[in-house]
Amino acid sequence: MTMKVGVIGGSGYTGGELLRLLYNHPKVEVSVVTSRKLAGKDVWKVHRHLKGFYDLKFVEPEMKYFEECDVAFTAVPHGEAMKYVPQLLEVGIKVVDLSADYRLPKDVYEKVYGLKHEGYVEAVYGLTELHRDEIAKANLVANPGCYPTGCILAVAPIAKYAERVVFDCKSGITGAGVKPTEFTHYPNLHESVVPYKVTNHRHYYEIVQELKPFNSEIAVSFTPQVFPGSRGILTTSHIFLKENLSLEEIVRIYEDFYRDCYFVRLQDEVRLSYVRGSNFCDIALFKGEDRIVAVSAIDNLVKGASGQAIQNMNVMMGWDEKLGLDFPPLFP
Ligand SMILES: NC(=O)C1=CN([C@@H]2O[C@H](COP(=O)(O)OP(=O)(O)OC[C@H]3O[C@@H](n4cnc5c(N)ncnc54)[C@H](OP(=O)(O)O)[C@@H]3O)[C@@H](O)[C@H]2O)C=CC1
Ligand SMILES: CC(=O)N[C@@H](CCC(=O)OP(=O)(O)O)C(=O)O
Repeated sequence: MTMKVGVIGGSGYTGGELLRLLYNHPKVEVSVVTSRKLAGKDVWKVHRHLKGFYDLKFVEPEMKYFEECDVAFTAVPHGEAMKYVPQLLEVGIKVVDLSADYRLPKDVYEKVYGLKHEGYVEAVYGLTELHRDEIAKANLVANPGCYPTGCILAVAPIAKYAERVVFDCKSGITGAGVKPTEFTHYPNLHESVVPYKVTNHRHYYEIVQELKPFNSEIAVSFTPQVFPGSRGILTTSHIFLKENLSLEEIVRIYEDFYRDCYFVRLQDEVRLSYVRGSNFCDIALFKGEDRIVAVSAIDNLVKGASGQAIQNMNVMMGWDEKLGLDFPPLFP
């Protein structure tokens, strides 16, 4: 039987990516896609790469359209998702929220985001590799941020042996969303790499939240940067260990940790171009005199957002988590 899926925020980057990926999903059909600005217009007119694949028109984000759905994705900015998620849950459908609204406890969220949370309900943090069993029972999954996905996966296996970890991340510009800003303006980014929120990015709290259960003492530093490309996040994690472990021991720890994790690949060499368009997170491990370096690569729109959201939906529905996502990356 085919399940019906709705997308709130279908005109943005992650909404478009959900549509691209869900087209080939064997168990679902997208039946509702919302846009306030474009209600009544053909979906393919915004997502031109999807011409011929969808015969849907955008509708307003109203609950009546979701009554026939089994699952909804909310792909809207933080502070906006909370206006829809409680209503969708009330309609009786499962929800994967791609925004930051349900990733942190209410008090931490309100402090970090400077917003009052108007629709708080508990959710499971949707880093699939870490929380698969809880996700399988959840009605609401808070899909992780793009940076946290690359950071946490790179360090979780070894976190309990670490004293301190320093994350240096470089993101493609689609991470900033579809709306042009001075930050994303071509001449401001072209031929450059731009650090921002160098010591105070909101994703720090998600990363710490997920690493602390492995090691309550771990010290974390995180700096985001953007590079002038569309997709991808490369994370260089400098891991300072409490004890000396050989590279062979470290590799074995990672292999054991990710034994049943199809979308995490250990590689000798990592590049954004080896994961582009795919749901893989590649990780390479190096040992230096003073530290371990784990380099991870994801596509921010896939494993960092829409792909992981689909992986989570698959787990919530009791399906094989690879459904709709089992294809090779686009190279070069
Ligand atoms: N881009 C990325 O790499 C990642 C993004 N995320 C998160 O996923 C969410 C979506 O991101 P992204 O697709 O990049 O964002 P975009 O800005 O590209 O798109 C967001 C869409 O949400 C819709 N929207 C905005 N406000 C509202 C509202 N109040 N009610 C209903 N719809 C609204 C807009 O459509 P319209 O105005 O037409 O209604 C817009 O197209 C965000 O929370 C983002 O932080 C998470 C991980 C990675
Ligand atoms: C390049 C860029 O601007 N990236 C975004 C993060 C994208 C993301 O994951 O955002 P959410 O936590 O809102 O889901 C940022 O730094 O805010």
